Amino acid sequence: MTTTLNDATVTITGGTGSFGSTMAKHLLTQGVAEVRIFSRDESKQDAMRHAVADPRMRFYLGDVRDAQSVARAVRGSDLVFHAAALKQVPSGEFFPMETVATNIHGSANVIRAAVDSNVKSVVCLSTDKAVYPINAMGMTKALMEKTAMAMARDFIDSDTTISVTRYGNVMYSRGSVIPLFLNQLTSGRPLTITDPNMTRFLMSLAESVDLVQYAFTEAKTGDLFVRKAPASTVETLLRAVANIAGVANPSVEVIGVRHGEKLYESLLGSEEAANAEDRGGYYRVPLDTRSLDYRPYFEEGSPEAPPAESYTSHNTTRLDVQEVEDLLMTLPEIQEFVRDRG
Ligand SMILES: O=c1ccn([C@@H]2O[C@H](COP(=O)(O)OP(=O)(O)O[C@H]3O[C@H](CO)[C@@H](O)[C@H](O)[C@H]3O)[C@@H](O)[C@H]2O)c(=O)[nH]1
Repeated sequence: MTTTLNDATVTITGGTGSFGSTMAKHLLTQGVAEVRIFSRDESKQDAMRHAVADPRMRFYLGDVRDAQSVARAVRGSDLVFHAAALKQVPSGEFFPMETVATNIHGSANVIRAAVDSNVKSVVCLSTDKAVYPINAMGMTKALMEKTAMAMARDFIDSDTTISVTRYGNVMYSRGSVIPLFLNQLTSGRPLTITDPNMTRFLMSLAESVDLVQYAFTEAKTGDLFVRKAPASTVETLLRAVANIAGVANPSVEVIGVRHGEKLYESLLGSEEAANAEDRGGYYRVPLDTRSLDYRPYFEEGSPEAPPAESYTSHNTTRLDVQEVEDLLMTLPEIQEFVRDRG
């Protein structure tokens, strides 16, 4: 088995999604032997088959909830990137057990299949919404992380490195606020803003691919990786998008904070921040390797550093309107929008 991408067979769960398809295209440029797309929807697979059209692509139908279907795709893989998830916040509130089944049990199936097949590395994708979670999506992602850590401890001597990456909102992802603002601007409707002071990390899809690549290259089992990122207020983001669309004074309607929404997001909680290793562009939080002996938890106190300040979209580098505009202009979708506008 190989740990490099060269000649590797890589399985991506949730492979037809935005992360999966960007990662798949990236892998094909890196000399991989095979990219396996594991997902539920055959029509999305068919569309991807035509769009990517590379003989190294393999499509596996299945559901992470079904351990056998996962095992079939994972068998013979060198690397597994686990991106399959239920990630919509509102649907998770109405159907929490569905998020439990996919995000927790499904993730356990993926990790177990990777260990059973002696995969070299399995990277599980998580989200800032898993830190101090307030909605079912975030809570189940937090438990996916705990499951990954527990399995890393259980299989510490196995061939498989288990790691987790967390990232924030992906700019211009389907259904997110940037395409919504652009749509409102081009159709002459007012821009709906929840809370002008709300902040979000600003990350691109390319950066999420980069983070996963960093994780599989660098991880020791049980590691959690975060990519440092700047943030802006929603108001700053709105001004930047309006400027790009050439609307100097857009009409704005304040709609208030939506259900399950936070004023800011955290990429590292305070205990994690205290234990994090600063790697320049990234933070690495190593596995807590205390064993099943409960005494160190209850009787001996914590050997770790005292809690530090969380790493949040409120205290990270804050971008101003011009800086957000510059950042947005690096996105292919925004470049296309500007080109089309002439
Ligand atoms: O009309 C709107 C919609 C959103 N926002 C704000 O814009 C920011 C980003 O919103 P959005 O792009 O919708 O992202 P999130 O709400 O943070 O999360 C979305 O993106 C996540 C990751 O893809 C999904 O899991 C969630 O279901 C989905 O709500 C937030 O501060 C919102 O309050 C507005 O100001 N006006």
